[in-house]
Amino acid sequence: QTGSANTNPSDSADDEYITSVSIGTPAQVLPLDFDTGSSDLWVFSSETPKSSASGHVTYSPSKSSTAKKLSGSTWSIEYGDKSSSSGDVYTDIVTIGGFSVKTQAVESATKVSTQFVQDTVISGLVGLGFDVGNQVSPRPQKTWFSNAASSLAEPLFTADLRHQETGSYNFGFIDTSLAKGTIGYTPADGSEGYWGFTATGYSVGGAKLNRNSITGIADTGTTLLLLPDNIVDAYYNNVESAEYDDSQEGVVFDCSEDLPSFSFGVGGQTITISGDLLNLTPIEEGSSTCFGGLQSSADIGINIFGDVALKAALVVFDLGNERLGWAQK
Ligand SMILES: O=C(CCCl)NNC1=[NH+]CCN1
Repeated sequence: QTGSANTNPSDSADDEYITSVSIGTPAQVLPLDFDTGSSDLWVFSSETPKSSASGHVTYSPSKSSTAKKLSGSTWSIEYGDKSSSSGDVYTDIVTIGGFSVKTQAVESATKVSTQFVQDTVISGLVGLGFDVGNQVSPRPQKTWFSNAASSLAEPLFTADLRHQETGSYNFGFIDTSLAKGTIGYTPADGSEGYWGFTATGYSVGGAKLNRNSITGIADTGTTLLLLPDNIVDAYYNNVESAEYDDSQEGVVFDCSEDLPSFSFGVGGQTITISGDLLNLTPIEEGSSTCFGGLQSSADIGINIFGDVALKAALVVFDLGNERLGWAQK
């Protein structure tokens, strides 16, 4: 068996990617953010304060004949960007891309931070990280993918995120036609719950890759490419108008500048992120100052290959072989 779901950028900055997920009987369809950087499936629900849920599609377990309360279970999560949510837990049927998991833990939010309240285009997250990262207490729950894996043709999924166009999450198979290059594989470290890996080197513009390795995570739930300051500086030294903007909390530059590409080595392949993909968006509607897709990871303490990097590749999250595959797109 397999599953295949389309995913769409939420806005003109590709801030996040929205995928439709069907929960319960009859189906309640919610727009969710698939997040390989976390391991909880949580939703805005009938239990979310009305003031917080305003503008969001919500899940009502009381309207689902297959919903069951997971009594005594609660959850609470904080993300790398300091957003957070918490609540209680149901189990229900969750269908993604035509593949159904019958008894999936659906974490219902009784509290959500302002970032989520304001982000009305999504109704929650589908964690696609390793089960060890699940935040349900007293008994941690499995992710949708973990529950599905044993029934899928292959215990893997792929992410094909695209700039301003429809991409896909495929479960149980690899559509190699989505990639231009060969898929290079490298070991994945799931011990922290993330899809951790090590890039073997990097380069700015078309230069030859150096041998400075970068250890980080492949994270569909983070917008940016977050790397160490020395790499960020080496990149923006090639961008004449680049400067750090305190109010934006990041490097900005003239939108008219042609940005150099950024490449990294992984699994014997070279992934090149075009300069265009590294110009994320004007800092404000109509501004001629643009915000960089590459920013510092210093404040977060972990390097994150977020959507800006993932957009350049077809990425294979191979649980069965505990490895990550990367192919140029
Ligand atoms: O939390 C992280 C980073 C882990 Cl180091 N990624 N996932 C996510 N989901 C919502 C915001 N960010």
